[in-house]
Amino acid sequence: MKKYTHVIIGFGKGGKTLAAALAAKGESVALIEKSADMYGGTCINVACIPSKYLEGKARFSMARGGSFFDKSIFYKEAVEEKRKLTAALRQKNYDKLIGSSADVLTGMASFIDANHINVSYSDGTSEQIEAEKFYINTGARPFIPDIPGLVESRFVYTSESLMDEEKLPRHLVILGGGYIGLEFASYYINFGAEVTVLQRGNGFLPREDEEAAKYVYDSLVERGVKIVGEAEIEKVEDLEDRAEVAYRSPEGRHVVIADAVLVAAGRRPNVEGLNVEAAGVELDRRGGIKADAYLRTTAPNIWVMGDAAGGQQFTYISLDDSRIVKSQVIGGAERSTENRGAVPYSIFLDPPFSRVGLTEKEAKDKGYHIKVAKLQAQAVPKAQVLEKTTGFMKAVVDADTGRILGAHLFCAESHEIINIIKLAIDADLPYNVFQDGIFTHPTMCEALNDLFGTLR
Ligand SMILES: Cc1cc2nc3c(=O)[nH]c(=O)nc-3n(C[C@H](O)[C@H](O)[C@H](O)COP(=O)(O)OP(=O)(O)OC[C@H]3O[C@@H](n4cnc5c(N)ncnc54)[C@H](O)[C@@H]3O)c2cc1C
Ligand SMILES: NC(=O)c1ccc[n+]([C@@H]2O[C@H](COP(=O)([O-])OP(=O)(O)OC[C@H]3O[C@@H](n4cnc5c(N)ncnc54)[C@H](O)[C@@H]3O)[C@@H](O)[C@H]2O)c1
Repeated sequence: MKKYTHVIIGFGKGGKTLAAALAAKGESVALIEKSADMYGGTCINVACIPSKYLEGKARFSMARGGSFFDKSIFYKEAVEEKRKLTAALRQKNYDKLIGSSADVLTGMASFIDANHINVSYSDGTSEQIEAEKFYINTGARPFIPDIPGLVESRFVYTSESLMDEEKLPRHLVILGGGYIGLEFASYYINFGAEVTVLQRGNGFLPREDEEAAKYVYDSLVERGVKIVGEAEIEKVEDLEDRAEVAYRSPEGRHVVIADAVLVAAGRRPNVEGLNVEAAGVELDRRGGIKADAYLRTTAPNIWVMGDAAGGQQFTYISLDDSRIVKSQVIGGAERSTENRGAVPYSIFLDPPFSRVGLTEKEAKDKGYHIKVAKLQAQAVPKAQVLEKTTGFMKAVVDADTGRILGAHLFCAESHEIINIIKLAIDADLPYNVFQDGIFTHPTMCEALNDLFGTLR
């Protein structure tokens, strides 16, 4: 039986980073990945990188114009180029880990007990592996709601399969108005498809700042995306070359015809087949692996990182999780989910929406006495240069201390700017540092002078 000190299950961001760090320390480490098509994990193969590559291509397609036929050819080429990019990254990730002296085993891991796993290989063989410590980094998978006809339909896709479909759909119907739903709506409308988003429940981006969500909504609608709120999808039925999606909304019962239906109803921690119970690892009530602020599971020798932990699903959270675990097993500054600082995020629309910290309402509910700064994107010279004048910037400031409590940016380059505001929040800088700070020109960042300048 092979024996290691450390075994990492899953080639995600946290897993590969930790594996390389352990190997660099001369530790005996193996990483188990169930599929050779997933070396490097979800982000580089089927999520962030390919989707953001297509996002850029979609904007280019929009600017280029042409007939639907022209756009379809461009789309097919973009999908082919995207494949080359992900294949190159996959190889690079594999080579890097092998070069680090970690073993990579390509098989499906399943716990036997807290110190043993079984690894099943694609040729039908399997082996048992023993280790002192395990790290679960198995990611998440799409949640498919129980809607009649959804699983059976030939026209239903997940984000992964849609990004591999070479035929540009004339009409894309998206089930779910969260991150994936809205990002894909934005990409595919730019590629030239007609897009309908069917969103269950009341309210659009209900967790976001209300004013910011309204800007995002108006922009998507202005760009031609049809957004249906409070939609209950009843069934999906295949016609010869398209699908019929039946749903109910407050306006009544409707049927839409779709060339493709994207299911974007959330992603659930990937624990299926892992048999964590055998190792004494418990799940939380949402199906994620239960862990404390140090990412220790309920088994003392097993940690969890990334989407499998059931928290925020971002690549940089998985990376930060690896820092938390590393600080315990290798040493270094003590890190936990409680001292990682503010977590910013971006939804890559056109323009992108980015947020860090509290919304105006959250700040008020917490009892802060606040000041609110706002700036229209069209007032920013760089926005004029880029011809991206849609949107606005908003910041929520503690009026008593001058600390920045939150920022909500719906404008060009917001995915870059938000990281500077995160840094200021973590460093406890007062907002007037932005009022008078020097920024290069012309940039979207320099708008922070004017945004916070409105508070003078
Ligand atoms: C379309 C899309 C776009 C996204 N865009 C962004 C973005 O722009 N920015 C961002 O930060 N995040 C984005 N995300 C989220 C991000 O991709 C995830 O949060 C991140 O990839 C999770 O990484 P991870 O380390 O948890 O594991 P993953 O990268 O998911 O890796 C888990 C690995 O474990 C393997 N595995 C699973 N079970 C087993 C087993 N039993 N045995 C062996 N191997 C196993 C899987 O094959 C997989 O390779 C996006 C997600 C999607 C779907
Ligand atoms: N830019 C980024 O960082 C980025 C991009 C894409 C995805 N992600 C990550 O991937 C995760 C998954 O994304 P997602 O969009 O699938 O999940 P999500 O949780 O963001 O959104 C899912 C949406 O689907 C809706 N929904 C659920 N069931 C439905 C049904 N039956 N009918 C209609 N609507 C339904 C929910 O109300 C919700 O609004 C996100 O949580 C995010 O962390 C990140």
